Amino acid sequence: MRDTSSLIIGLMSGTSLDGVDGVVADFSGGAIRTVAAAFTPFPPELRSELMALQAASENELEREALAANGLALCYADCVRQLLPLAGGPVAAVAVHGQTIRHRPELGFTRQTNNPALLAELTGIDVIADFRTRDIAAGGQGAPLVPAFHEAAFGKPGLARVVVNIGGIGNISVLHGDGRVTGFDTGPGNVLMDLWIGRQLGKAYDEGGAWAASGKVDEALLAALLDEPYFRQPAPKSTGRDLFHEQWLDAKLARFGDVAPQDVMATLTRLTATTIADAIRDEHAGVEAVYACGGGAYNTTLLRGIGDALGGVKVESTAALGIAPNRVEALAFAWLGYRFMRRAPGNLPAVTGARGLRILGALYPA
Ligand SMILES: Nc1ncnc2c1ncn2[C@@H]1O[C@H](COP(=O)(O)OP(=O)(O)OP(=O)(O)O)[C@@H](O)[C@H]1O
Ligand SMILES: CC(=O)N[C@H]1[C@@H]2OC[C@@H](O2)[C@@H](O)[C@@H]1O[C@H](C)C(=O)O
Repeated sequence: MRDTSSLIIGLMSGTSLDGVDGVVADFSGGAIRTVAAAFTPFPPELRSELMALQAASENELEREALAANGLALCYADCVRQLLPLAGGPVAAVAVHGQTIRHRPELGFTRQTNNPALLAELTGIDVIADFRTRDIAAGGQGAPLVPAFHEAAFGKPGLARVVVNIGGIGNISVLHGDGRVTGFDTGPGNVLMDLWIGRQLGKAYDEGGAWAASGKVDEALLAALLDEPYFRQPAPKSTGRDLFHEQWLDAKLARFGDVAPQDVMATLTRLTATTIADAIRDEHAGVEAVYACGGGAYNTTLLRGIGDALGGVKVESTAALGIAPNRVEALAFAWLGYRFMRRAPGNLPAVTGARGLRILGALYPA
Protein backbone atom coordinates (compact mmCIF):
# COMPACT_ATOMS: atom_id res chain seq x y z
CA MET A 1 0.00 0.00 0.00
CA ARG A 2 1.33 3.45 -0.92
CA ASP A 3 1.17 5.01 2.50
CA THR A 4 3.51 7.77 1.42
CA SER A 5 0.42 9.78 0.51
CA SER A 6 -1.99 11.02 3.12
CA LEU A 7 -4.71 11.72 0.55
CA ILE A 8 -7.69 9.40 0.90
CA ILE A 9 -10.99 9.38 -0.95
CA GLY A 10 -14.00 8.65 1.28
CA LEU A 11 -17.29 7.47 -0.25
CA MET A 12 -20.57 7.22 1.62
CA SER A 13 -24.02 6.22 0.42
CA GLY A 14 -26.38 6.17 3.35
CA THR A 15 -29.89 5.15 4.32
CA SER A 16 -31.53 8.03 2.44
CA LEU A 17 -30.55 6.23 -0.78
CA ASP A 18 -30.06 9.51 -2.65
CA GLY A 19 -26.59 8.81 -4.02
CA VAL A 20 -22.88 8.84 -3.24
CA ASP A 21 -21.17 11.58 -1.26
CA GLY A 22 -17.44 11.66 -1.90
CA VAL A 23 -14.50 13.66 -0.59
CA VAL A 24 -10.77 13.80 -1.04
CA ALA A 25 -9.33 14.21 2.43
CA ASP A 26 -5.84 15.16 3.49
CA PHE A 27 -4.68 13.87 6.86
CA SER A 28 -1.08 15.03 6.71
CA GLY A 29 0.42 16.37 9.91
CA GLY A 30 -2.49 15.13 12.00
CA ALA A 31 -4.88 17.59 10.32
CA ILE A 32 -8.29 16.75 8.86
CA ARG A 33 -8.77 18.70 5.67
CA THR A 34 -11.30 18.39 2.84
CA VAL A 35 -9.53 18.95 -0.47
CA ALA A 36 -12.51 18.34 -2.76
CA ALA A 37 -16.07 17.04 -2.66
CA ALA A 38 -18.47 15.51 -5.17
CA PHE A 39 -21.90 13.91 -5.30
CA THR A 40 -23.06 11.20 -7.72
CA PRO A 41 -26.82 10.62 -7.68
CA PHE A 42 -28.02 7.03 -8.08
CA PRO A 43 -29.67 6.25 -11.42
CA PRO A 44 -33.41 5.80 -10.64
CA GLU A 45 -33.39 2.03 -11.41
CA LEU A 46 -30.47 1.42 -9.05
CA ARG A 47 -32.13 3.47 -6.36
CA SER A 48 -35.38 1.52 -6.58
CA GLU A 49 -33.53 -1.81 -6.61
CA LEU A 50 -31.50 -0.80 -3.52
CA MET A 51 -34.77 0.24 -1.89
CA ALA A 52 -36.38 -3.11 -2.77
CA LEU A 53 -33.39 -5.01 -1.37
CA GLN A 54 -34.04 -3.49 2.07
CA ALA A 55 -36.58 -6.29 2.65
CA ALA A 56 -36.81 -9.98 1.74
CA SER A 57 -37.80 -10.55 -1.86
CA GLU A 58 -37.61 -12.99 -4.79
CA ASN A 59 -34.15 -14.00 -6.09
CA GLU A 60 -32.41 -11.48 -3.85
CA LEU A 61 -28.96 -13.15 -3.93
CA GLU A 62 -28.55 -12.52 -7.63
CA ARG A 63 -30.23 -9.14 -7.47
CA GLU A 64 -27.95 -8.03 -4.63
CA ALA A 65 -24.85 -9.05 -6.62
CA LEU A 66 -26.04 -7.10 -9.65
CA ALA A 67 -26.94 -4.05 -7.54
CA ALA A 68 -23.43 -4.20 -6.02
CA ASN A 69 -21.96 -4.02 -9.51
CA GLY A 70 -24.15 -1.03 -10.35
CA LEU A 71 -23.11 0.61 -7.10
CA ALA A 72 -19.40 0.10 -7.93
CA LEU A 73 -19.98 1.99 -11.20
CA CYS A 74 -21.48 4.92 -9.26
CA TYR A 75 -18.60 4.87 -6.79
CA ALA A 76 -16.11 4.81 -9.69
CA ASP A 77 -17.92 7.75 -11.27
CA CYS A 78 -17.58 9.75 -8.05
CA VAL A 79 -13.86 8.84 -7.84
CA ARG A 80 -13.39 9.99 -11.45
CA GLN A 81 -14.88 13.39 -10.55
CA LEU A 82 -12.61 13.71 -7.53
CA LEU A 83 -9.23 12.58 -8.90
CA PRO A 84 -8.44 15.68 -10.99
CA LEU A 85 -9.14 17.82 -7.91
CA ALA A 86 -6.95 15.81 -5.52
CA GLY A 87 -3.70 17.65 -6.27
CA GLY A 88 -1.57 14.55 -5.65
CA PRO A 89 -1.57 10.77 -5.63
CA VAL A 90 -4.49 9.22 -3.75
CA ALA A 91 -3.39 6.40 -1.43
CA ALA A 92 -6.72 4.64 -1.10
CA VAL A 93 -10.47 4.81 -1.59
CA ALA A 94 -12.42 4.08 1.60
CA VAL A 95 -15.97 3.05 0.76
CA HIS A 96 -18.86 2.31 3.08
CA GLY A 97 -21.08 0.30 0.72
CA GLN A 98 -24.87 0.37 0.85
CA THR A 99 -26.60 -0.98 3.93
CA ILE A 100 -29.39 -3.32 2.87
CA ARG A 101 -29.82 -5.20 6.17
CA HIS A 102 -28.65 -4.37 9.66
CA ARG A 103 -29.35 -7.05 12.26
CA PRO A 104 -26.57 -6.91 14.86
CA GLU A 105 -28.80 -8.85 17.28
CA LEU A 106 -28.56 -11.76 14.82
CA GLY A 107 -24.83 -11.22 14.36
CA PHE A 108 -24.78 -9.61 10.93
CA THR A 109 -24.95 -6.41 8.97
CA ARG A 110 -24.81 -6.23 5.19
CA GLN A 111 -23.33 -3.35 3.24
CA THR A 112 -23.66 -4.44 -0.34
CA ASN A 113 -20.64 -3.51 -2.41
CA ASN A 114 -18.16 -4.80 -4.98
CA PRO A 115 -14.83 -3.38 -3.78
CA ALA A 116 -12.89 -5.71 -6.10
CA LEU A 117 -14.65 -4.17 -9.10
CA LEU A 118 -14.03 -0.66 -7.72
CA ALA A 119 -10.29 -1.45 -7.38
CA GLU A 120 -10.33 -2.74 -10.96
CA LEU A 121 -12.17 0.33 -12.26
CA THR A 122 -10.04 2.90 -10.43
CA GLY A 123 -6.63 1.25 -10.16
CA ILE A 124 -6.46 2.44 -6.56
CA ASP A 125 -6.36 0.43 -3.31
CA VAL A 126 -9.87 0.09 -1.93
CA ILE A 127 -10.70 -0.30 1.77
CA ALA A 128 -14.22 -1.55 2.45
CA ASP A 129 -16.37 -3.49 4.93
CA PHE A 130 -15.98 -1.28 7.99
CA ARG A 131 -18.74 -2.69 10.17
CA THR A 132 -18.43 -6.47 10.31
CA ARG A 133 -15.37 -6.70 12.56
CA ASP A 134 -17.06 -4.68 15.29
CA ILE A 135 -20.08 -7.01 15.11
CA ALA A 136 -17.75 -10.05 15.24
CA ALA A 137 -16.42 -8.55 18.49
CA GLY A 138 -19.92 -8.39 19.94
CA GLY A 139 -20.67 -4.78 18.94
CA GLN A 140 -23.46 -3.11 17.01
CA GLY A 141 -21.20 -2.27 14.05
CA ALA A 142 -22.79 1.21 14.24
CA PRO A 143 -22.67 4.09 14.69
CA LEU A 144 -19.01 4.41 13.67
CA VAL A 145 -18.79 8.18 13.17
CA PRO A 146 -18.49 9.15 16.87
CA ALA A 147 -14.71 8.44 16.87
CA PHE A 148 -14.32 10.76 13.90
CA HIS A 149 -16.59 13.38 15.46
CA GLU A 150 -14.30 13.44 18.51
CA ALA A 151 -11.19 13.76 16.32
CA ALA A 152 -12.71 16.53 14.19
CA PHE A 153 -14.96 18.44 16.60
CA GLY A 154 -13.95 17.49 20.16
CA LYS A 155 -12.67 20.27 22.40
CA PRO A 156 -11.25 19.62 25.87
CA GLY A 157 -13.43 21.10 28.59
CA LEU A 158 -16.49 21.58 26.37
CA ALA A 159 -19.47 19.22 26.27
CA ARG A 160 -20.56 19.13 22.66
CA VAL A 161 -23.02 16.97 20.79
CA VAL A 162 -22.76 16.16 17.11
CA VAL A 163 -25.97 14.84 15.61
CA ASN A 164 -25.96 13.19 12.21
CA ILE A 165 -29.39 13.44 10.63
CA GLY A 166 -29.46 11.21 7.57
CA GLY A 167 -32.12 8.61 6.91
CA ILE A 168 -31.52 7.51 10.48
CA GLY A 169 -30.36 9.85 13.26
CA ASN A 170 -27.37 9.27 15.51
CA ILE A 171 -25.73 11.30 18.25
CA SER A 172 -22.13 11.57 19.38
CA VAL A 173 -21.75 13.08 22.84
CA LEU A 174 -18.26 14.53 23.18
CA HIS A 175 -18.05 14.93 26.94
CA GLY A 176 -15.01 17.20 26.84
CA ASP A 177 -12.95 14.90 29.06
CA GLY A 178 -12.01 12.36 26.38
CA ARG A 179 -15.16 10.29 26.85
CA VAL A 180 -17.40 9.77 23.86
CA THR A 181 -20.80 8.12 23.94
CA GLY A 182 -23.49 7.82 21.30
CA PHE A 183 -26.05 5.67 19.53
CA ASP A 184 -28.72 5.74 16.83
CA THR A 185 -31.70 7.76 17.99
CA GLY A 186 -34.21 6.38 15.45
CA PRO A 187 -35.67 7.97 12.34
CA GLY A 188 -33.84 10.97 10.94
CA ASN A 189 -35.38 11.91 7.58
CA VAL A 190 -36.58 8.48 6.53
CA LEU A 191 -40.22 8.83 7.60
CA MET A 192 -40.44 12.48 6.57
CA ASP A 193 -39.08 11.62 3.11
CA LEU A 194 -41.59 8.78 2.78
CA TRP A 195 -44.49 11.01 3.69
CA ILE A 196 -43.68 13.99 1.45
CA GLY A 197 -42.87 11.58 -1.40
CA ARG A 198 -46.28 10.00 -1.09
CA GLN A 199 -48.23 13.22 -0.59
CA LEU A 200 -46.43 15.73 -2.83
CA GLY A 201 -44.11 13.58 -4.97
CA LYS A 202 -41.05 15.41 -3.58
CA ALA A 203 -37.80 13.79 -2.43
CA TYR A 204 -37.71 15.79 0.81
CA ASP A 205 -39.15 18.78 2.63
CA GLU A 206 -36.83 21.62 1.53
CA GLY A 207 -35.78 23.55 4.63
CA GLY A 208 -38.66 21.96 6.57
CA ALA A 209 -41.06 24.48 4.99
CA TRP A 210 -43.98 22.08 4.58
CA ALA A 211 -43.65 20.87 8.17
CA ALA A 212 -43.60 24.51 9.32
CA SER A 213 -46.95 25.08 7.57
CA GLY A 214 -48.64 22.38 9.68
CA LYS A 215 -49.17 21.85 13.38
CA VAL A 216 -48.10 18.96 15.55
CA ASP A 217 -50.86 16.45 16.39
CA GLU A 218 -50.11 15.46 19.99
CA ALA A 219 -52.06 12.18 19.90
CA LEU A 220 -50.26 11.06 16.75
CA LEU A 221 -46.93 12.12 18.26
CA ALA A 222 -47.63 10.00 21.34
CA ALA A 223 -48.47 7.01 19.13
CA LEU A 224 -45.25 7.46 17.15
CA LEU A 225 -43.21 7.72 20.33
CA ASP A 226 -44.73 4.47 21.57
CA GLU A 227 -41.94 2.37 20.11
CA PRO A 228 -39.75 0.09 22.27
CA TYR A 229 -36.58 1.12 20.38
CA PHE A 230 -36.75 4.62 21.88
CA ARG A 231 -36.71 3.18 25.40
CA GLN A 232 -34.03 0.58 24.76
CA PRO A 233 -30.73 1.34 26.51
CA ALA A 234 -27.51 1.89 24.52
CA PRO A 235 -25.58 0.39 22.81
CA LYS A 236 -28.15 0.35 20.06
CA SER A 237 -28.42 0.93 16.32
CA THR A 238 -31.23 0.73 13.84
CA GLY A 239 -32.20 1.25 10.23
CA ARG A 240 -34.85 0.72 7.60
CA ASP A 241 -35.16 -2.80 9.05
CA LEU A 242 -37.39 -1.22 11.72
CA PHE A 243 -38.36 2.27 10.52
CA HIS A 244 -39.97 1.43 7.18
CA GLU A 245 -43.18 2.25 5.36
CA GLN A 246 -45.17 -0.49 7.13
CA TRP A 247 -44.09 0.88 10.53
CA LEU A 248 -45.34 4.32 9.53
CA ASP A 249 -48.61 3.04 8.05
CA ALA A 250 -49.40 0.98 11.14
CA LYS A 251 -48.93 4.10 13.29
CA LEU A 252 -51.01 6.28 10.96
CA ALA A 253 -53.88 3.80 10.68
CA ARG A 254 -55.90 5.42 13.50
CA PHE A 255 -55.14 8.97 12.35
CA GLY A 256 -56.62 9.13 8.86
CA ASP A 257 -58.25 12.49 9.63
CA VAL A 258 -55.02 14.35 10.41
CA ALA A 259 -54.19 16.79 7.58
CA PRO A 260 -51.10 15.84 5.52
CA GLN A 261 -49.11 18.92 6.53
CA ASP A 262 -49.91 18.20 10.20
CA VAL A 263 -48.61 14.64 9.76
CA MET A 264 -45.44 16.20 8.32
CA ALA A 265 -45.13 18.59 11.27
CA THR A 266 -45.59 15.64 13.63
CA LEU A 267 -43.01 13.42 11.90
CA THR A 268 -40.53 16.29 12.01
CA ARG A 269 -41.28 16.74 15.71
CA LEU A 270 -40.79 12.99 16.26
CA THR A 271 -37.23 13.21 14.89
CA ALA A 272 -36.54 16.36 16.94
CA THR A 273 -37.97 14.91 20.17
CA THR A 274 -36.17 11.57 19.95
CA ILE A 275 -32.87 13.32 19.25
CA ALA A 276 -33.38 15.83 22.08
CA ASP A 277 -34.44 13.09 24.53
CA ALA A 278 -31.36 11.05 23.63
CA ILE A 279 -29.09 14.06 24.17
CA ARG A 280 -30.68 14.89 27.53
CA ASP A 281 -30.35 11.27 28.71
CA GLU A 282 -26.66 11.21 27.83
CA HIS A 283 -25.60 14.57 29.24
CA ALA A 284 -27.46 17.05 31.41
CA GLY A 285 -25.50 20.15 30.44
CA VAL A 286 -24.40 20.17 26.82
CA GLU A 287 -23.12 23.53 25.66
CA ALA A 288 -23.85 23.23 21.99
CA VAL A 289 -25.33 20.88 19.44
CA TYR A 290 -23.91 20.65 15.92
CA ALA A 291 -25.92 18.98 13.18
CA CYS A 292 -24.62 17.25 10.08
CA GLY A 293 -26.16 15.08 7.36
CA GLY A 294 -28.91 16.37 5.09
CA GLY A 295 -31.23 17.03 8.05
CA ALA A 296 -28.95 19.91 9.03
CA TYR A 297 -30.61 21.86 6.19
CA ASN A 298 -34.06 21.43 7.76
CA THR A 299 -34.48 24.55 9.87
CA THR A 300 -37.83 23.41 11.30
CA LEU A 301 -36.13 20.28 12.58
CA LEU A 302 -33.15 22.11 14.11
CA ARG A 303 -35.51 24.59 15.79
CA GLY A 304 -37.47 21.64 17.20
CA ILE A 305 -34.31 20.11 18.71
CA GLY A 306 -33.25 23.42 20.25
CA ASP A 307 -36.72 24.09 21.70
CA ALA A 308 -36.93 20.58 23.18
CA LEU A 309 -33.55 21.16 24.86
CA GLY A 310 -34.74 24.40 26.45
CA GLY A 311 -33.02 26.77 24.05
CA VAL A 312 -29.60 25.10 23.64
CA LYS A 313 -27.91 26.48 20.53
CA VAL A 314 -28.26 24.09 17.57
CA GLU A 315 -26.29 24.91 14.45
CA SER A 316 -24.71 23.01 11.61
CA THR A 317 -21.16 21.66 11.65
CA ALA A 318 -20.35 24.39 9.12
CA ALA A 319 -19.86 26.53 12.24
CA LEU A 320 -16.95 24.22 13.10
CA GLY A 321 -15.51 24.32 9.60
CA ILE A 322 -16.98 21.22 7.90
CA ALA A 323 -20.05 21.42 5.65
CA PRO A 324 -22.78 19.13 7.01
CA ASN A 325 -23.14 17.11 3.80
CA ARG A 326 -19.42 16.23 3.81
CA VAL A 327 -19.01 14.91 7.32
CA GLU A 328 -19.91 11.25 6.72
CA ALA A 329 -17.74 10.80 3.61
CA LEU A 330 -14.91 12.49 5.49
CA ALA A 331 -15.51 10.11 8.41
CA PHE A 332 -15.06 7.09 6.15
CA ALA A 333 -11.92 8.60 4.61
CA TRP A 334 -10.65 8.96 8.20
CA LEU A 335 -11.59 5.36 9.01
CA GLY A 336 -9.67 4.33 5.88
CA TYR A 337 -6.67 6.30 7.12
CA ARG A 338 -6.93 4.55 10.48
CA PHE A 339 -7.01 1.18 8.70
CA MET A 340 -3.88 2.06 6.69
CA ARG A 341 -2.06 2.77 9.93
CA ARG A 342 -3.55 -0.38 11.50
CA ALA A 343 -5.16 1.79 14.15
CA PRO A 344 -8.54 0.92 15.65
CA GLY A 345 -11.63 2.65 14.30
CA ASN A 346 -14.39 1.63 16.68
CA LEU A 347 -15.31 2.96 20.10
CA PRO A 348 -16.35 0.07 22.37
CA ALA A 349 -18.16 2.57 24.66
CA VAL A 350 -20.43 3.35 21.69
CA THR A 351 -20.85 0.07 19.83
CA GLY A 352 -20.57 -2.30 22.80
CA ALA A 353 -17.75 -4.31 21.18
CA ARG A 354 -15.45 -6.28 23.46
CA GLY A 355 -12.55 -4.02 22.58
CA LEU A 356 -10.87 -1.74 20.08
CA ARG A 357 -10.67 -3.26 16.61
CA ILE A 358 -9.07 -2.35 13.28
CA LEU A 359 -12.00 -1.85 10.90
CA GLY A 360 -11.94 -2.57 7.18
CA ALA A 361 -10.58 -4.93 4.55
CA LEU A 362 -8.14 -4.18 1.75
CA TYR A 363 -8.67 -4.79 -1.97
CA PRO A 364 -5.30 -3.91 -3.50
CA ALA A 365 -5.14 -1.91 -6.74
N1 LIG B 1 -32.25 21.33 1.81
C1 LIG B 1 -32.78 20.35 2.56
N2 LIG B 1 -33.85 20.57 3.34
C2 LIG B 1 -34.38 19.58 4.10
N3 LIG B 1 -33.90 18.32 4.12
C3 LIG B 1 -32.83 18.04 3.37
C4 LIG B 1 -32.20 19.02 2.55
N4 LIG B 1 -31.15 18.44 1.92
C5 LIG B 1 -31.12 17.15 2.32
N5 LIG B 1 -32.14 16.90 3.18
C6 LIG B 1 -32.48 15.63 3.82
O1 LIG B 1 -31.30 14.86 4.03
C7 LIG B 1 -31.42 13.58 3.43
C8 LIG B 1 -30.08 13.10 2.97
O2 LIG B 1 -29.22 13.11 4.06
P1 LIG B 1 -27.85 12.33 4.08
O3 LIG B 1 -27.23 12.36 2.74
O4 LIG B 1 -27.10 12.84 5.23
O5 LIG B 1 -28.39 10.86 4.39
P2 LIG B 1 -27.66 9.49 4.32
O6 LIG B 1 -26.17 9.68 4.45
O7 LIG B 1 -28.16 8.80 3.12
O8 LIG B 1 -28.23 8.73 5.59
P3 LIG B 1 -27.54 8.02 6.88
O9 LIG B 1 -26.69 9.04 7.58
O10 LIG B 1 -28.72 7.59 7.68
O11 LIG B 1 -26.75 6.86 6.37
C9 LIG B 1 -32.45 13.76 2.32
O12 LIG B 1 -33.08 12.53 2.03
C10 LIG B 1 -33.38 14.79 2.94
O13 LIG B 1 -34.33 14.18 3.75
C1 LIG C 1 -25.90 0.07 9.54
C2 LIG C 1 -25.79 1.45 9.01
O1 LIG C 1 -25.49 1.64 7.86
N1 LIG C 1 -26.02 2.44 9.87
C3 LIG C 1 -25.91 3.86 9.50
C4 LIG C 1 -27.30 4.48 9.46
O2 LIG C 1 -27.21 5.87 9.12
C5 LIG C 1 -27.12 6.63 10.33
C6 LIG C 1 -27.11 5.59 11.39
O3 LIG C 1 -27.84 4.53 10.77
C7 LIG C 1 -25.67 5.06 11.70
O4 LIG C 1 -25.79 3.99 12.60
C8 LIG C 1 -24.96 4.51 10.46
O5 LIG C 1 -24.21 5.43 9.74
C9 LIG C 1 -23.21 6.25 10.29
C10 LIG C 1 -22.38 6.79 9.18
C11 LIG C 1 -22.31 5.60 11.35
O6 LIG C 1 -21.97 4.45 11.29
O7 LIG C 1 -21.91 6.33 12.25
